[in-house]
Amino acid sequence: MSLVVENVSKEYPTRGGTLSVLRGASLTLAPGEALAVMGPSGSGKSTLLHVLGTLDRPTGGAVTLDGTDPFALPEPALAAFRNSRIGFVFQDHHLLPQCSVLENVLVPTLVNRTTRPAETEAYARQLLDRVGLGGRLDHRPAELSGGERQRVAVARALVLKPALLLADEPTGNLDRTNARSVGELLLQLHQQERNVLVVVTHSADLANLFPRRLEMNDGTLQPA
Ligand SMILES: Nc1ncnc2c1ncn2[C@@H]1O[C@H](COP(=O)(O)OP(=O)(O)OP(=O)(O)O)[C@@H](O)[C@H]1O
Repeated sequence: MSLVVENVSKEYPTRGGTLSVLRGASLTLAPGEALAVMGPSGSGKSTLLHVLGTLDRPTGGAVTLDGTDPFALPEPALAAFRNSRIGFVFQDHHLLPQCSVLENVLVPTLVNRTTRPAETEAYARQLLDRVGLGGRLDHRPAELSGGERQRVAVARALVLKPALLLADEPTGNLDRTNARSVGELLLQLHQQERNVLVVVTHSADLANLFPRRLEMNDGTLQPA
């Protein structure tokens, strides 16, 4: 997927007026690129990621994913586009505690009904192998370590083979060793799957693993 963000602004209404979070952010990503966006807390990193993920509409400017404006789609088509083309990893893994590791990875397929459930399940098992959890398919999230839970969340984000993978502080809850290994895993899977990967983080350790880095600065994106 190619991704073009042109002069995007995002304002939130506040009691006293408006809060301008994005103020003309621009960015171009070619298919197969990986990017880390850095910046301090409150600088608008998550807001940017929500706009890229079509979860939040920009107030101004344009977002183009594979040549089309997703926000021009009617809501059901936008939701279908998001579910089939975009994967998300958040700081908190958001795994379902009552479901097994394998069932958690298959959750996105409940919404986006696959025509080949057996193949999808085989792919989910393969992904869990690749994240090092092939032997833990029947375990519940509570039986896993923090790093292992985040690996499950990464496999879940990839199960529908998204063209765009977005990760918001994916290592924020992990110790340094686990953070590095989850960061390396994201990049390794990105290279194997040839998706576009955008990570937002305030961790220089994570950002430094990436070939391209930008900094959120006063609502715009600058070279880091
Ligand atoms: N829905 C909302 N309504 C009002 N203000 C919001 C909303 N979402 C975010 N903000 C504000 O926008 C600013 C940017 O928030 P955002 O979460 O994008 O920053 P961030 O760089 O991701 O921060 P952190 O690293 O702490 O997660 C903050 O001041 C936040 O309070």
